[in-house]
Amino acid sequence: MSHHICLIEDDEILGEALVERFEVEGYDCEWFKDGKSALNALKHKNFSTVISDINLPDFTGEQLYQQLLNDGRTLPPFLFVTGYGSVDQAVRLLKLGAEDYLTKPFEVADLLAKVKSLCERLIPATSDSFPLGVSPGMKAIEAALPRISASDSNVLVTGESGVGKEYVAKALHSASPSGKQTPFVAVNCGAIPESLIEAELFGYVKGAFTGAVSDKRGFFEQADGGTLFLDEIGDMPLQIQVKVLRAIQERQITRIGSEQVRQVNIRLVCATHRDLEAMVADGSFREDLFYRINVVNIQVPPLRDRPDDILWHAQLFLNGVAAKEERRPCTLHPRAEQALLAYPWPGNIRELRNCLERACIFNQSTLLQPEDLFGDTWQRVLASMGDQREESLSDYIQQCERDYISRVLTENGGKIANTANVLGISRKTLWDKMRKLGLKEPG
Ligand SMILES: Nc1ncnc2c1ncn2[C@@H]1O[C@H](COP(=O)(O)OP(=O)(O)OP(=O)(O)O)[C@@H](O)[C@H]1O
Repeated sequence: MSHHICLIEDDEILGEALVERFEVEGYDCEWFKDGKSALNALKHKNFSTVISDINLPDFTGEQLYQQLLNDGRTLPPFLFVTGYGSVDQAVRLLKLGAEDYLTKPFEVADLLAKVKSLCERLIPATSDSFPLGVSPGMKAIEAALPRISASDSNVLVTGESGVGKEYVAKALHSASPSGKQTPFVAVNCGAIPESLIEAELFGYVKGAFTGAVSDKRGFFEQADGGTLFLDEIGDMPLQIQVKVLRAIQERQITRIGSEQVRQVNIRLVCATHRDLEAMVADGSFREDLFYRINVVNIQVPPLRDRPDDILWHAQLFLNGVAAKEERRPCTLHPRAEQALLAYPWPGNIRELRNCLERACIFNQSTLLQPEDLFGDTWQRVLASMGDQREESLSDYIQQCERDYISRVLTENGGKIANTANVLGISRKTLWDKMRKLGLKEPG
C-alpha cells in the first residue's frame, strides 16, 4: 500500500524537490502551497503523515493545527519544519500533540527516516473521533473505542468527577460509523427529582397523571438508534433501578399509562464517580443491574495521574479561546506550567478549564503567571512546589526539550537507539543533549 503524504510548503524549490523525492521512494505525495488549501484537504481526505512548514503565507503551522484540533478530529501524525526563529512555536505544537519537528536546513534522509517511522506506526484510520489526550492511558482508551463501538455491549465509564466520563461516552458514540447521524441522549440521573424520573425515562401518554397534557417520549425512546448515556447511575433510586433493568434486558419500554410495548434499539453507556461495588455490598445498588451495565468498563484516570495531559489540555483550551476571540493565544509562563503540573486537580479537567477560563477573563497580559491561574490559593500551590525562578526564553525551550526527550525515553523503555530514532537525531546528538539537559542515562 502506498502511503498518502500531505506536504505543506510554500517554497517552490524545496516543495518540488520533496515531492519528487517522496515519489521516488514510493509515497503518494500531495503538495499544498498555503494553509487554506491544506486545511480544506485535511478536513476531507485521509493522509498517512503531514509535513508542514511552520511559516505559511496565510497561516502559521500552529493556527492550522489548532483549527484541525478544534474540529475534534483524530489527526494523522504531523511533522513540522521550522526555521531557527520558530522553535518555540514548534515546541508548543509538540505539546498539542504534533509528532515532531525538523529545523531548516535539514537532511532529506532525516526527513525520510522520520516519515518512514511514522507511516510504520500507523494504525488503520478509524472514523472521526475525539482526541482524548496524549497520555498513554487516554491513548489506550481512544484506541479501544472502535472495537467497543463495534460490539453492542453495555458500557460503564468510571472515574472521578470532572474527569471526562461524558466526553469519553460521546467519543464512543462518534466512533461508530453511524455516530454522527444518530442521537446521543445524556441523562443526569442525580439531577431529576425522584417523582419524575420514571416519566422522564420511559415517557407517558396524555392523561396518565395530572399534568400529562399530551403524549411524551421518554429518554429511552429519544435515544432510539443511538446512545443513551445514564450519568450518575449510582444516584438512581432503587425502585427505578428494577424498571431500568427490565428495559435494558428486553430493549423494550412501556410509556406510563399505556399498554403498548415499544422496542428501543440503544447502546447503553452508564457513568458514575461512585463505588458501585460498595453500593452493591451495602444494598443501595442492585447487583443484577450492576452486572448488566458493567459488561465493558472504561476507567478514566484522574488528571493528576496523567501529567502529560495537563499541559496538552491547557494549551488546547487557551488556543480555543484565542481562536474564538480572534486573538493571539495566551502563553503559560514556565512557572505557570510547573504550577499546573504540581497542583493535584481534585476537580480534574472541569476544574482545569475553569481555572484557565478565569485566568483568560481577568488577565490583561498574554503571558499567564501562576498567580493568574490560582489567585489567592497560589501560595498553597507554591508550598507544594520547589524553588521558583524567573526563566528566559532559552531556559523555557530547554525545559520543553528536556520534558520531551524524557517522555520519548520513557515511551521507548529507556532505549537510546529507539529514542534517537523517534526523535530523528543521532545517538551521539541524543547523548550530548542528555548531558547538556541533565538527563540521566536510564538505569
Ligand atoms: N479529552 C477531553 N478533551 C477536551 N475536553 C474535555 C475532555 N474530557 C473532558 N473535557 C471537558 O471537561 C469537562 C468535564 O468533562 P465531563 O463532563 O465529560 O466529565 P465527567 O467525568 O462526566 O463529570 P461528572 O462526573 O461531573 O459527570 C467538560 O467541559 C468536557 O467537555
